[in-house]
Amino acid sequence: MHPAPSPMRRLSEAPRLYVQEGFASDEEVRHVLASYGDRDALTRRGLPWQANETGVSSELPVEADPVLAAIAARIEAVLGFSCTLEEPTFRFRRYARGDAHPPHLDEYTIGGARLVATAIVYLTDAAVGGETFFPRAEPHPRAVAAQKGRLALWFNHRADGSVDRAALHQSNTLREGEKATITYFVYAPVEAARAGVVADEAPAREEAASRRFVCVNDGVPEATIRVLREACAARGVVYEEVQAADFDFTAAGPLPPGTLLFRPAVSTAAVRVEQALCGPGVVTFHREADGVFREIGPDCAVLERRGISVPRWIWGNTTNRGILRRYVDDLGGLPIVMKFAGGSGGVGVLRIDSLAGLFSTMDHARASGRMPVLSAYIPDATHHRCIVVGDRVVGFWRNRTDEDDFRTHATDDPADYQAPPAPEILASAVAATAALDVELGGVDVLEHASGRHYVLEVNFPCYFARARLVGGHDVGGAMIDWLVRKAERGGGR
Ligand SMILES: O=C(O)CCC(=O)C(=O)O
Ligand SMILES: [Fe+2]
Repeated sequence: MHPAPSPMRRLSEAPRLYVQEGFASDEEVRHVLASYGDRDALTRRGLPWQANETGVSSELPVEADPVLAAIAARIEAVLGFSCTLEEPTFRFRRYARGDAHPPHLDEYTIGGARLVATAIVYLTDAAVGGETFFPRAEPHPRAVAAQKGRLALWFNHRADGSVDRAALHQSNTLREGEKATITYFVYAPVEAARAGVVADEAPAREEAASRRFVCVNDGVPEATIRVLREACAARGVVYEEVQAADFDFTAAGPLPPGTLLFRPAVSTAAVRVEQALCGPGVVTFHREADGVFREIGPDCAVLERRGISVPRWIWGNTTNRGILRRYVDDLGGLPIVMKFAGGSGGVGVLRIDSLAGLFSTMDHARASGRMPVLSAYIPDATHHRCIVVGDRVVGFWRNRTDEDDFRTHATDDPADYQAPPAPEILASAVAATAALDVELGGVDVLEHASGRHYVLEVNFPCYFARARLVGGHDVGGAMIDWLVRKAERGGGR
């Protein structure tokens, strides 16, 4: 017997897209995989197959196999019409890691019959990637993950017979796990598109009504994603992820107004995707509506102009030794710090202890076309990292130094996450974030033994997960709450 599958759910208004869990039983899936699941099995059955970047595929005649015939009959029963081809087939497909299927419409005609509906039955679980993705779905893009036994079913035509452009779809790149499918292409006279599928409409409406948080990912640490997902789940916010490497710029426009958008990834690809997704009313951590297009800085210059305490600094623009000597005097003497833009985790921050070191390093910087910032070295300082969301510091920790290095790093010792920095440091961190026109910042502050403090930089985006995972500070919750409140105020503009 076939166990009762879960209700059919409608996922989008356009295309008419439905999903049902447990549509194929474990036994059916086992049978299909054993009979046709790879090249060897297909070859044994005398079935021709092809292999390319969309995986290994083969046409499986439906009538020859009672299991396939039963699955096809159930799909036709859901649709209320049958495939009118003389010899209907399932298309088997197995994607290898790295395989994808580019965006397309299933728009075909055979004889007089149109490809009215497509039904995919997933035979395996894809752990990461491999979703069937509908970038033009309305009211918002939808992704169906490959999960064993699941059915995805959609109409390629509208009820009036016209081709539904919202049915554009692709397979996202399979990154981890397995993706094997059988797809039933249901050809019929175009009038069949009038058919209605009986589905539980409620979940799609509820989801459409709830707030969406779209996260642009490109190799972001798993911990960051976990913290964001957890915060969304706790607030009933729908978490969605866009992989920059799978993004198709022909298919996507800005997100609908009121959508929350955040890009924890720092790659250029992720920046461009965020720009494409941002539009009127989309809510981000930028104070300005077009903030995603701006790059300002360097931090020391902007912060200094706003009256925020920064270490004394000057541009490393020259190899002229006379000028460089004056720079060193101006910075209070050796050692000094040389900082190149773009690094993270302390990479690109150099301590210069001698004029010989300065001259030789500057010759190299100039020849490489780089212009570092030179700044005063603050000895015996405590390095604080403050995570600012909006007008508050919501997470903090103290960095430590290792022997034989001057740079600092975070630790996994909860003690470093307990005592908040002094109130004036918290105030500087908030002011520094605001000065850079963002509402999220990982602010580095040095506190000298004298009590004076200096803001080094504001990282945006920044790594914040450890404040949650080691320190227990609910940084993710503060981030989502901030964006939701901003959306409610109509703050995305
Ligand atoms: O494998 C998928 O998710 C989509 C496949 C597809 O669109 C097709 O075979 O036409
Ligand atoms: Fe397709």
